[in-house]
Amino acid sequence: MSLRFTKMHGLGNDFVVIDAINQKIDLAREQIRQLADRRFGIGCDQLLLVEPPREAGVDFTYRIFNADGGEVAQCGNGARCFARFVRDKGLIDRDTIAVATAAGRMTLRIEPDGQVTVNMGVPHFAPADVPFEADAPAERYALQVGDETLGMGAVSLGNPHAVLEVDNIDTAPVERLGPLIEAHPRFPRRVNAGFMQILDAGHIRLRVYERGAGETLACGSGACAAVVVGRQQGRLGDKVEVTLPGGTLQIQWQGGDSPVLMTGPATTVFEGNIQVQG
Ligand SMILES: N[C@@H](CCC[C@H](N)C(=O)O)C(=O)O
Repeated sequence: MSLRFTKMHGLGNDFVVIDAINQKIDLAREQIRQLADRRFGIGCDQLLLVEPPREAGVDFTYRIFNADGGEVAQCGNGARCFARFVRDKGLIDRDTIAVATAAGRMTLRIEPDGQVTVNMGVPHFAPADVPFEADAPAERYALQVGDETLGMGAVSLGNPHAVLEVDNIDTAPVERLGPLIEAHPRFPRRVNAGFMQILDAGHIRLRVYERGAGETLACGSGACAAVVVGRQQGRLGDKVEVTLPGGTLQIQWQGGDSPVLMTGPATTVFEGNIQVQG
């Protein structure tokens, strides 16, 4: 099968984006892994499918697959690329776009300067919503990893996040702890692990070890998760600049049941056709 694709990125978190409206697509898990492979395929952290709307009131269905082939419900950087893709390909002629995801509806807005603002919805802190095994909701949990006890916050932005505060992300043990937290038994659907360094109430630095993809250069939902956990703990304000290894995102959250807004760039790198095996 020959597949037309576009390679995009949001601050270095990279995507293979596929128009599944004008192409008939039915990819098996192994084929997604192959496309995501950086040596044997195109290479990406996530593969994104642009599908026709499955419900009334939205323009498209937005589906997301991690590099390990597993389908997930949320990807913030991918949402910005999705918006630019459908607009640049002429699949829509509006700058405000409504999409349905496995986590619910999202609104994407292309700003006059070309950046994209994504309404990431309301964060969910109840342990069952993350999901995370805990007796009661708390701002901080103690997570036992081997013989270490880690302090962390847990939240769902449509996907599960653990957020740990560290003194310095440059020296944080992301490669060692990331996989252990991702697969920790108290997170039954695994988790994305964020390592947050607070510079001041309006600026943090962040590295994220992503579920199903490993450490990425940026994670949009991870940036939102870090800000809402930090704000919930009284450490951050309503508007926070999040500096990730791949660049900076602007995150806004006014607390409570207000939605989280994320603004940042989306970039097209190249396009091509690939022969998919199997
Ligand atoms: N890179 C993403 C998150 C992608 C999904 C995540 N790895 C998961 O498994 O939940 C982002 O920008 O949000």
